[in-house]
Amino acid sequence: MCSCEGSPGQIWHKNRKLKCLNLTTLNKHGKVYEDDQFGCMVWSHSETHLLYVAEKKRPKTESYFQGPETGLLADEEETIKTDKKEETVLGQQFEYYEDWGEALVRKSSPVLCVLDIEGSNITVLEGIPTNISPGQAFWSPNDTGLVFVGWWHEPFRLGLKYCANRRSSLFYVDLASGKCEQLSSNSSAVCSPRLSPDLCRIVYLECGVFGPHLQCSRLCMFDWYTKQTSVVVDVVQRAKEDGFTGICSSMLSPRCWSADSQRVLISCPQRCRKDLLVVDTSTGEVTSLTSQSEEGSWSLLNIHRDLMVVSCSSPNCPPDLRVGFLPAKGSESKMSWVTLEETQPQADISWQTLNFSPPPEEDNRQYPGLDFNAILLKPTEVTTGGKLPLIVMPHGGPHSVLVSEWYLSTAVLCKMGFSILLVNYRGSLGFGQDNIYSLPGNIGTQDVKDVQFAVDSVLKQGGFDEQKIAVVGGSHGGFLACHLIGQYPEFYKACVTRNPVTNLATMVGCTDIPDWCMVEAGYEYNTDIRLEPANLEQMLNKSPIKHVSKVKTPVLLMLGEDDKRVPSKQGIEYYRALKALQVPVRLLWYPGNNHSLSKVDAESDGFMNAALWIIQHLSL
Ligand SMILES: CC(=O)N[C@@H](C)C(=O)N[C@@H](C)C(=O)N[C@@H](C)C(=O)O
Repeated sequence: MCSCEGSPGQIWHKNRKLKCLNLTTLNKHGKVYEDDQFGCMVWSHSETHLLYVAEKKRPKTESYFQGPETGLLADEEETIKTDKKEETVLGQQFEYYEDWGEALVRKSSPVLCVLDIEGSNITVLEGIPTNISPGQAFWSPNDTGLVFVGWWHEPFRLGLKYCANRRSSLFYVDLASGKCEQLSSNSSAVCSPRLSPDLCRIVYLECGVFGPHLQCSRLCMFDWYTKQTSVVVDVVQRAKEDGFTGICSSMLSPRCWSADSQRVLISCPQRCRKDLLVVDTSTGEVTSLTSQSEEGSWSLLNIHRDLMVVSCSSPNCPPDLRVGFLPAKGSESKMSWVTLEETQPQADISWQTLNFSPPPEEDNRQYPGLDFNAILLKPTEVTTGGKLPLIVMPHGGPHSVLVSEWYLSTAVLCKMGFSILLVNYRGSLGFGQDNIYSLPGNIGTQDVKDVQFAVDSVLKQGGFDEQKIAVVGGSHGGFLACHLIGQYPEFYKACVTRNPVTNLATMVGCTDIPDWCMVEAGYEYNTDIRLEPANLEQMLNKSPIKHVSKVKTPVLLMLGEDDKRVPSKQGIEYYRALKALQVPVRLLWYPGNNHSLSKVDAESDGFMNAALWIIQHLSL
């Protein structure tokens, strides 16, 4: 079954098309959701019904000054007549419908929809609390109802993309009675519920509400028959003796259970690797299938009857596809893979992981003894005695992580002769919860100093041209790039930044994540908070704009016109400041692009201009 905006949904049986339905013209709901935040498309166990998520139908509206009906246009006469004249509401054409922000624009009120294949009719589920937005739904055992994640959207919606800390819970709605029951905590954030093959248990990820937007999660399990919930794997504050640093994946693979419904597979960042972990749901024991492998990053694509399909890669080797059977419990070390699609490591790129402990004076008093790391890529062919130019790349988030996987842009830059330093400063995912908690309130200092400490440490290795160093970053990575050129003027000879956070005090009022500005500046957030001048002053003081007067480094800015996360005015504010200071600055403006700048035009043009900007200003 497939259905895209406006195009018909088709139902096939093997190689025969059974039905073609245009879900939208049936006029029961708005656009079908195809995202991985709310979206789903799931057959009932009986394979007679299809569950999906769509935008709630909005009332037909007319202006108070609507003239008499001027007759329908020819094509409107074809409109399917509803069984009663559709209610028309006057004066609501300009009603504001808040949405779920970046990458979820115009998605406001999702509804659960069930298509009866035989009858070709659609039921929009009633009975779901009106203050909840449902998504990630699936059929309960025996198809008696639907299980879903519900996000509270009162008093207002905030950005949901990359924000696993939004208050949400697991719910069950019974199809016969329409009764809706809450299955998990009332005061946490949940996602990725996954039903076991024996239809007895549901695992899901759970973490705290507000606070860091991505963090260490608990793996919880709900027993369908006893209605009991257990914590299978709890939050890990500091790395355990075996190195396990906790589960900090923002979602579980669509299929993640072993055939015997005893174990769950999770692809999870562990420091700067992404490993395939097997969790025994009866003991909570966590075993890695891949930690001894050369490849730095593994992703579970699917598992069925213990046959796993995975993708794995390294910074110098593009992704390849592999299959393998999950070994019996206790024999995970005997894991063997068959490669379906061989890819070749790039012989002209070498990579290594570097671990750093901050100097004593930079230790975090509240969370002492934390370390961090970086991934260094270097061209293998260097002219004798030649010194390499270096591009420093801190990640965004700030609570995300750069794992040892294939990144096309960094591989190409390396092939062009650049060494690349990908920095996972304190506050990154995959190092335990304390590492994450160490950063909020310390942005603009701890993270900036960690990046500079990593750069200084690498330069001490020798072989790098200290006069040819550039910094590149997006979003919070752009925040760090702008801080670095302000706090270490003259050190970086070029800066490239994509949708950078430049001033938290002016961002907080126009971003879809105002809570992020508060939390990362060191404050608690709640929805009825009123900002005081002191709050704004602290946000300003932690922002790169505070240091702009010291900047000498030429800056290339790339901004997405439709960015709801870090509005483009942030980049323009920094651009104007540099223009006034007569610092060389160039701004690339990408219409139709949002925070990710990932459309082909922005990504391709952005890469070329970034590379040329660096070549020009490193005088290569
Ligand atoms: C962890 C994380 O991504 N936090 C989100 C609230 C977020 O969108 N942060 C942005 C400021 C950011 O830096 N995003 C990164 C992931 C990016 O590159 O877009």
